Amino acid sequence: MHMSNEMVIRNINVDTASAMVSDYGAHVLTWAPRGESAVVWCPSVVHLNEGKAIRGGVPIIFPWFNFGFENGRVTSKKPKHGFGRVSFWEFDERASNEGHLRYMLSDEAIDDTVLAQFGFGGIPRFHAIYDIEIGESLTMALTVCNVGNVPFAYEAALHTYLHVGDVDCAKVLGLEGARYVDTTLEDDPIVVQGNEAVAFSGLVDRIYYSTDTLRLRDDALGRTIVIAKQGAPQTVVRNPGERNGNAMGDLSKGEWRRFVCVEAVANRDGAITVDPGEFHTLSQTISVER
Ligand SMILES: O=P(O)(O)OC[C@H]1O[C@H](O)[C@H](O)[C@@H](O)[C@@H]1O
Repeated sequence: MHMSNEMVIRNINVDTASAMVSDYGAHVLTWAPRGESAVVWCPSVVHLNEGKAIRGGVPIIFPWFNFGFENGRVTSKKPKHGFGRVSFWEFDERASNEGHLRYMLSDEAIDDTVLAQFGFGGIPRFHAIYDIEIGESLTMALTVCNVGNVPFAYEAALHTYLHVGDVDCAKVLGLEGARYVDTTLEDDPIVVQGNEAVAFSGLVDRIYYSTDTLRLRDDALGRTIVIAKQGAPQTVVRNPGERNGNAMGDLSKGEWRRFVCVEAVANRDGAITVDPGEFHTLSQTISVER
């Protein structure tokens, strides 16, 4: 087992794909199947600072989403999006090979004051395993085991930044008729998607109740990214739009146009409860269709 507080970046090259993965956050930075430009997007400059989230790639959101949600309302847990993306995960050398990386994180690495923010009283004891399968498709799977003796609930997401040529020419198919929470509107109303694809003209930040496989059609790059998932009752679709995008730290001007986030999510009323001795896996698989 390799434990370290160093900023280690793993450069992966297999016959069918290339990728870069950071041990800090167990964070996939990029992934490209052979012959394609990057599908998992990261900015032109990647900032690595302990205690800060890495922008782009696939941040692991765990064990709460944004500032958390309890009893029907948003809470104020810290750090934002949980400690998963700002922790050094252990790289499991023995369980990994050329195209398969395994990382682990357990409650022992986290302060009890931080841990006390999730669970139903008492400190949750957990063991998280993150598997990354790099090839013609990319699969990321977050398994959380309850190794304590009280149940706990958690929120999680694989906050995937997908590369598009230009967000104006991108749309997400497969959510027609789905209900969603529009977090950009006052009081987060529930809205129903019409029969049209999701397009991006300004800030979009929505939690869709959908377990379906989605397609991100990109007319600028002439390709379709297929996003499938398991163990995640919701999908967040997001682009910050021009004003918020240009104000985002760690992004250069105009870079907000180059990605759409399609996230496999379990949050709010979709949070996961794990009983002692049980586990849950949330996973996402990405591939390209021409
Ligand atoms: O800027 P971050 O802390 O990475 O959060 C980025 C975003 O994550 C998710 O997509 C949420 O739905 C957004 O509300 C949030 O702004």
